[in-house]
Amino acid sequence: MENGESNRDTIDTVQVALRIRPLMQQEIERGCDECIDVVPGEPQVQIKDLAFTYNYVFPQHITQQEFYDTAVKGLIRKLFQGYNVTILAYGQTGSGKTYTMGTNYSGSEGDSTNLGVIPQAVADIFDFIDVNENKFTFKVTVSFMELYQEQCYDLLSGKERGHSVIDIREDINKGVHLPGITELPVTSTAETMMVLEKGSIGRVTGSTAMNQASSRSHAVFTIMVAKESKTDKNLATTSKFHFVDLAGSERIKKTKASGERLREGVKINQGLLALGNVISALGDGTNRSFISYRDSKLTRLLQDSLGGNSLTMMVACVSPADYNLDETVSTLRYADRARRIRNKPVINQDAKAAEIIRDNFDATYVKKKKCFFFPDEQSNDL
Ligand SMILES: Nc1ncnc2c1ncn2[C@@H]1O[C@H](COP(=O)(O)OP(=O)(O)OP(=O)(O)O)[C@@H](O)[C@H]1O
Repeated sequence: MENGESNRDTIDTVQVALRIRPLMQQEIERGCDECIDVVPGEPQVQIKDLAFTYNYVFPQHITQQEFYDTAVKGLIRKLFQGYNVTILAYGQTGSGKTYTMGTNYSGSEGDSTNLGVIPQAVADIFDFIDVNENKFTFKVTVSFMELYQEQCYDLLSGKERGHSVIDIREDINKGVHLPGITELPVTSTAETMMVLEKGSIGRVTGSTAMNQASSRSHAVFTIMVAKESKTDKNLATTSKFHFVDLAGSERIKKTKASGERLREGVKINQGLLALGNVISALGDGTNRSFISYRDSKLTRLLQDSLGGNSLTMMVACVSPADYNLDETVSTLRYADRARRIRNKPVINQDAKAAEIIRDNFDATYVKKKKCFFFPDEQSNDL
């Protein structure tokens, strides 16, 4: 796999990992050739006469484990330092988003060597807690929502679908939030994965000509970690890890969608178009107050992750088949723009701790010549 610069140099930019999946049986039967080349030793790809460079490029043969270890594992420490973290999978329908994220996890698959990002991250989070439990008290809760046809649903509410609709709100203190969403406390990897599995069952999928089990909604699985020092109650952070599995962009002609599938496809494309416009504007450095986050629920939901205070990794998923060349180029362009977005990641100190920090803020700021909320990246401290 071809890796780019370290996280230290790019903490304020949205990082982009490109993942190319292998040719699928359907594509081989169709007589497709591969149309994308990885430049050896560089996080760069070439397609037609175009070249694109990202933070990471993962060719076809890369395993789930290698992908996770390289692009995601390091973010777990950031979560425990108090940063909000987002991983966002984007790409054409059938390009490998759900596979990469592991959103449709099913324990019954029993294949522990092929786990997606979520199951691996959850295991790392609880390993981290085990190692640090003597110094800190941890509280972990999870929520799981889907955005389907411009409506948000709480996948863990236990209520009938019609009664699980929730709203998106924003305010200065809480940022983007979903009042009333179910937040379940969890204490182990197994328990968390059970919650993910249960929630996934309620998610809308449907069969199209491009993907037998196509996600027809955008899904966000969130793990919230509250951490408090056992020796100093004022040292406390609360942070969130959002795992976002977007529905795939699709050409209606190719998916052969009609009826309900068609209506879904149109809504999916509208949300993604709004997201594309926001990414473009942010990537071009447009004044933040002119960014049209309000154009769709998807962009409102992702406001903190794109152009906000989160550490964000966008995973652009593509098919290597020449049959999908246009869609692949469009994903590569999208990802190229995303890489230019600058966020302002902050550590989410709890109120009391923040007060103390504020009292010492001026002195600390002057001494360190940088903002207090950007700790020394070399430090291993939590
Ligand atoms: N890296 C990979 N290695 C092996 N198989 C893969 C890989 N990526 C995806 N696949 C397979 O390709 C198919 C489509 O993948 P997946 O369902 O993840 O696509 P998707 O982008 O989530 O699609 P949609 O947007 O329609 O939900 C699945 O059968 C999946 O198992």
